Amino acid sequence: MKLTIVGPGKMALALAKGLEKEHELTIVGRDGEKLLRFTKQLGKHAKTALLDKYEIDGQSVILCVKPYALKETAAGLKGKAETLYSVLAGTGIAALKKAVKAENYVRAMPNLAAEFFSSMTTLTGDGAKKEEAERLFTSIGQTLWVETEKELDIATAVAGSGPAYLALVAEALADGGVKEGLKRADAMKLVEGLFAGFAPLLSHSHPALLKDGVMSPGGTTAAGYAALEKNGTRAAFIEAVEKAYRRTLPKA
Ligand SMILES: NC(=O)C1=CN([C@@H]2O[C@H](COP(=O)(O)OP(=O)(O)OC[C@H]3O[C@@H](n4cnc5c(N)ncnc54)[C@H](OP(=O)(O)O)[C@@H]3O)[C@@H](O)[C@H]2O)C=CC1
Ligand SMILES: O=C(O)[C@@H]1CCC=N1
Repeated sequence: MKLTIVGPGKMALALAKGLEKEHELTIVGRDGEKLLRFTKQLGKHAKTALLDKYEIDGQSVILCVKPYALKETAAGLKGKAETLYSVLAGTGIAALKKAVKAENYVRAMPNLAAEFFSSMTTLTGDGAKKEEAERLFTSIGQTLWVETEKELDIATAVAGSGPAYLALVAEALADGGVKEGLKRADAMKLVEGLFAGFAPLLSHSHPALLKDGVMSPGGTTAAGYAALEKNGTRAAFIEAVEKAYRRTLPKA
């Protein structure tokens, strides 16, 4: 299938690497040198084109520019796409429709792990393109199709922004280790191993049961866990999701 990716940034590169084997890619951007640097990072040859009345008629287009650049980017596209895929955070289908003409619209919300083909990507939009969307975005990890844009916006707050929240947890745990006397490199190694081992645990058990399984009566985990609860860690994460979700909503 022929695919056009607009905006040669980080997310576009992850997608292009995931998609290049099975698709014929054209990368579209506003800077010719950046486009060349971008395609050099791909294994296979990809075409490039400047964002200047670029013809999208009948094409499948994945929009990967920053949300604030939607209007300016749309001005460089001409015609009516078959499907417009958009990874723009907090940018609803109504706004996409105003900017770019297409038969079908699908929003996708990947995350930074796309770089290692381990994204958790949420999808929503025209049901006719559900299977195609799942196929395309499975090339960078797992997908979840949801029925509403509201759910996708909440998913943005959980899994799109999530790597930043987990990075905070990782850094804080390492800082705790260093504070008590571990070498920084050793603390980082421990945290990295901890996160790697946690993924399979989580896919086999509920978090509450995992916690119960670790916590011995009067033990170290109970002492540490109580400190997290006392300091409002749970409430802080819930509020982080709320604030991030609210940021996706149109300004009143
Ligand atoms: N990074 C992440 O973790 C996630 C990002 N997203 C979404 O992905 C999208 C891209 O983010 P990301 O790849 O991280 O960002 P990058 O900054 O790496 O890439 C953004 C791209 O947009 C292009 N761009 C910016 N302004 C304009 C403009 N006015 N006209 C044309 N092109 C423009 C840039 O072009 P140029 O190189 O010429 O500046 C660049 O190629 C965003 O909409 C974001 O919401 C979604 C989920 C997670
Ligand atoms: O912070 C942002 O707006 C984007 C959306 C998800 C991850 N990064």
